Amino acid sequence: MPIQDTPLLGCIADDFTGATDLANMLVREGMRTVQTIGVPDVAPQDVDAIVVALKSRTVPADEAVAESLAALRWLQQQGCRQFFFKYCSTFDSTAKGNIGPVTDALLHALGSDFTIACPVFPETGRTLYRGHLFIQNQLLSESGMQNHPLTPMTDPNLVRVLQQQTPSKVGLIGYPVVSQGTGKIHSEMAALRQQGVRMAIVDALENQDLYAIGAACADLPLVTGGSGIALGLPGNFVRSGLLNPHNTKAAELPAVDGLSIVLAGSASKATNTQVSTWLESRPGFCIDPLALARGEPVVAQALAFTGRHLQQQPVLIYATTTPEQVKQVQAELGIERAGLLIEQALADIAAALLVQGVRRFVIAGGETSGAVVKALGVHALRIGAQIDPGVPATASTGARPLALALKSGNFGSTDFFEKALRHLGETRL
Ligand SMILES: Nc1ncnc2c1ncn2[C@@H]1O[C@H](COP(=O)(O)OP(=O)(O)OP(=O)(O)O)[C@@H](O)[C@H]1O
Ligand SMILES: O=C(O)[C@@H](O)C(=O)CO
Repeated sequence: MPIQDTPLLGCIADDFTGATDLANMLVREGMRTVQTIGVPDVAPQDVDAIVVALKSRTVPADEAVAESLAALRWLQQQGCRQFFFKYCSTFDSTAKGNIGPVTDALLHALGSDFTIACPVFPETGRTLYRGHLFIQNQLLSESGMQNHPLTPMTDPNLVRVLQQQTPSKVGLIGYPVVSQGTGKIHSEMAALRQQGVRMAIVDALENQDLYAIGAACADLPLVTGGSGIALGLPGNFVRSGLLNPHNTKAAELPAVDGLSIVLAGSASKATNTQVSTWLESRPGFCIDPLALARGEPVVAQALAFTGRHLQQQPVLIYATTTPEQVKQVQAELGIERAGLLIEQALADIAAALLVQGVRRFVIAGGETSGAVVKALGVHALRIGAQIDPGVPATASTGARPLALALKSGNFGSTDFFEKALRHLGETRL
């Protein structure tokens, strides 16, 4: 079989945990995948897919567009044939929203006039019906996401949400079409295109729908969505003889020795439960954003705390708290300042702990992961086995790798932190 020596799929992810989630999915479907932190200096070798992780979900739209276009240009230079824009399975957007502007800019740069938008991820309970996004049994706007610190989602109708972010016409490929399979989805795409629709939200309930939609996207230069829709894309390359269907499913990761830490900057429902579960039996230090704002030495206090425990067992450092407390802090400090203060503190703590011999990091939250991974000087990640749906074990590339698990706020079982540390090779639990 003639196998390509340049990457096939070039992906741009709007946050770091989302990037790992996508890379995990591609590895599971047989694509050798590397995740880079921003546009790297050195191109990864021997890969089928590259995921460029940006931190562009909550920045102003023009910055998100510029960073995404730079990533696209670099991926084009690497020889990628199809491009994927990954955003959150809960369609996280600020009030102004970056999904529309980035999609428009990527379509324009690729000379294309149509793409789909499908955040569905059934394994984590995200389904879409008649344009409405459900999280498990609840509408998006009643799922807890209405309280997100940075991207509160108060409208479950994604046609409406996306239409507010773009001058392009947004349409819907509903479940009655999707359930009829690839051929019907393909002809509906053509019909919508004729009507001037540039972006179509696509309903889906199960993985089999995602495979059917993925197959219908074989000829689209750009596909957008959550990690779920990426399930159906590797098959197109296998069918066209470009991808070896027998690739190893997950990369072997190097063994990493050293101390372990858990850093949580996510305030999601799932992370709140995971933090409470950890604190029932293990040490944790709470970051108080108001103390940070007053200029108190919170980072030094956190490091003094870890210094007392880390040689015996892993420690959790967290800013995670209830939606009510987050709102109070934001009212006092402003949303952006509160987020940045915490992200910077967790990044400073991570950098100091690295010097002290910490080599395994479990990090909760996409924005938080972005800040921490940058502070650790990581340039690219190899993707290993899945810990929980959407979260693989990873290792940084380079001579002295770090073991990392980047957890999206809403993902992971209640005992995720311990489970992830074990996956990264921690034996003292
Ligand atoms: N106690 C708090 N008060 C105010 N802001 C907080 C608090 N705790 C966390 N935050 C901020 O909320 C934001 C959470 O975003 P982050 O992306 O890290 O988590 P998430 O949205 O749950 O995860 P994901 O993006 O992977 O779904 C961060 O900017 C963080 O600093
Ligand atoms: O799609 C998801 O839910 C995650 O990968 C994510 O992007 C969370 O930030």
